[in-house]
Amino acid sequence: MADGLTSVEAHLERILAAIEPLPDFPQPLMETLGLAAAEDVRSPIALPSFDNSGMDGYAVCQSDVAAATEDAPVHLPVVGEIGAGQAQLLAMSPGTAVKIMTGAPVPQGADSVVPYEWTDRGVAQVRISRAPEVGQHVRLAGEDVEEGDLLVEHGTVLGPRHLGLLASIGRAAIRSRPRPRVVILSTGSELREPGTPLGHDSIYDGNSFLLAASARRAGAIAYRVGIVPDEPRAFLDALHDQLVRADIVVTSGGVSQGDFDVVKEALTPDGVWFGGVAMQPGKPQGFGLVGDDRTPIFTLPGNPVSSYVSFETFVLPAIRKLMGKAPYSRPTVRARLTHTVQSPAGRRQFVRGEYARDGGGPYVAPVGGHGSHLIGDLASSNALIVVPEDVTSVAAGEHVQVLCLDDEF
Ligand SMILES: Nc1nc2c(c(=O)[nH]1)N[C@H]1C(S)=C(S)[C@@H](COP(=O)(O)OP(=O)(O)OC[C@H]3O[C@@H](n4cnc5c(N)ncnc54)[C@H](O)[C@@H]3O)O[C@H]1N2
Ligand code: MOO
Repeated sequence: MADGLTSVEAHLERILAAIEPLPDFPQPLMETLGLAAAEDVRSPIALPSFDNSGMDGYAVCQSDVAAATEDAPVHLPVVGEIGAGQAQLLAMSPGTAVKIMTGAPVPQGADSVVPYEWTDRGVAQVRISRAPEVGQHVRLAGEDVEEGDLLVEHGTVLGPRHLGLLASIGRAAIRSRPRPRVVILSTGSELREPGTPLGHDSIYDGNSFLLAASARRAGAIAYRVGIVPDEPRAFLDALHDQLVRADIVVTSGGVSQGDFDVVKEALTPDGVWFGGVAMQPGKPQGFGLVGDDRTPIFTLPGNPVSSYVSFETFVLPAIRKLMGKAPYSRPTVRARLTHTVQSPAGRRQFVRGEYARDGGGPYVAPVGGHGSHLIGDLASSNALIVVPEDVTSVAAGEHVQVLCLDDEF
């Protein structure tokens, strides 16, 4: 690429080549919400698993009550009662009725259920003034799920409906990959913890919250470590203390050309790659493997918008690969651009935007300026407009690719 920059694709490929999905194991259902299934699940049972009543009423043999009307009701002796979960009565004779509750097994000999509303709710004898169709209000075994049906495919991202179904077929656990543990370190002697006083030359550490929240939103467990000063020894100590609980490490700051670029200084001897990627914001990047376990580390630039865009572009796909969630990168959607945007040649630009729909379909409006310190504008955005490397200007009214930042995928 121009200026010795690495392309976004090449940097992402380098990263993904170094990341392997975490090993899967059976996890309790409620732990797996938002995780990808790491097995095909076939149903060991049918659903419903037995013929059961869809109404509170009376199980009958339809031919006994076929003639029942308001003016010529049919009377039947009530020979028993079946509640849900109580199935002592397994069979009944023609010419009788059995009280039955919703969900209770329909006894042999009955083929339909008369709802209470069509009866006098009699106890010893019931007066039936309307006839059901044959089979009416009986929910047949297997009409929903048959034994052996493939219910959840490997790779499916598990949501509430999948978990409900898995529990309904008796599964207490499903194989999935654990949530990756992401350790986040902010570097910068100018940084202060929110809630503490600010000096005239200091700023609050917004990035570790931005990145930790992004990691958690991506499904990871985020450990936000405190601020690390611009001192290589202190940085390496903090990093090595954290490696024991990290599947990946993400740092912010200290990777450009400054005199105190601590991350670059500390990690270059370990073989971590540092260089420029052809994007804006987010040009200065670093990636490598550190410690005895060769833990992947992402060293993101310190400007807040640069950090965030770098996370979206490189860390999010890595987290998703660890979790076995495809696609790794957020898909783009097309939208009409409301105002012209300019972009530098040779760099993929990510412009903050507000994505919405009107009568003309989806549109996206650029938000604020290009400055990578503008976190206020970032928070007002819900999208990034992607301007390709070879495009320097996109006119209002043209269609662009957009990343919708709050969409699940
Ligand atoms: N001579 C050059 N200077 C810079 C270049 C360059 O190519 N040549 N690149 C610029 C670009 S682009 C970026 S992006 C930044 C990246 O700088 P660093 O990663 O080294 O980050 P810092 O210098 O530590 O900080 C940059 C900026 O961000 C603020 N910051 C840092 N950490 C946080 C945090 N946790 N929360 C909120 N804000 C943070 C920091 O105060 C600085 O204002 O370098 C350019 N310079
Ligand atoms: O790349 Mo920096 O991230 O443009 O501000």
